[in-house]
Amino acid sequence: MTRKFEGDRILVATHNKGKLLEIADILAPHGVTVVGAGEMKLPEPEETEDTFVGNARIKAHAAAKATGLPALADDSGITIDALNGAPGVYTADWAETPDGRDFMMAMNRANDEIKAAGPDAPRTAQFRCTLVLAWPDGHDEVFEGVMPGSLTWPIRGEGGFGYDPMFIPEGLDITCAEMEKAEKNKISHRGRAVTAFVAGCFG
Ligand SMILES: O=P(O)(O)OP(=O)(O)OP(=O)(O)OC[C@H]1O[C@@H](n2cnc3c(O)ncnc32)[C@H](O)[C@@H]1O
Ligand SMILES: [Mg+2]
Repeated sequence: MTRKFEGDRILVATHNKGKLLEIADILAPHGVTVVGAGEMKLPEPEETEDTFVGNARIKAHAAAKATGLPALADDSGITIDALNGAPGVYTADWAETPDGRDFMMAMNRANDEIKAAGPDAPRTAQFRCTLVLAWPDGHDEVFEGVMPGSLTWPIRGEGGFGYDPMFIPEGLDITCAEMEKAEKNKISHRGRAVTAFVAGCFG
């Protein structure tokens, strides 16, 4: 196996525990463990770009620069067809409150806006994940994954994180919050992006 990394640990520049756990689970069979931005006491950079790849680059390069290590960042979100792709890069912002993130509020907003788009508005949506691997010398590599599906209401399930309780992957009849973790990772946007990263860096 060709390995681009020294050792078997990868710095993942995220403060989202749900993402970190999923990435750790997907990489574990490849003999790779992860260390998160929190454990490395890295600050959370402001995500000022209007694309997933732009924001993933900000997070990955900030971590690589701060540590001198290659860093992998994940920028992800949900694009809703009836809302012309919103919330997209603003998916986390829809959950923001003065007391932290409230995903019940964010999911309610998504459901309300689809309803307001009209009785025939489609409920189709996509989860999207862009991974950027940034190197301390300033170059980077990009890996992407998409999971198509639809948004159901009321929400169902206790697992996962974020918008998982309202998202039903295409071809299934359960939400991502009702799936086993391994089952979600096999088909998810993040699972697909991490698999592309593994093929590019550990294949
Ligand atoms: O920026 P970092 O520190 O990585 O963590 P974050 O949670 O802020 O992550 P993003 O900026 O990429 O925002 C992504 C949003 O999309 C949501 N999201 C991404 N992947 C998801 C998934 O697999 N299931 C449910 N929600 C997801 C997530 O909850 C966030 O609200
Ligand atoms: Mg973020």
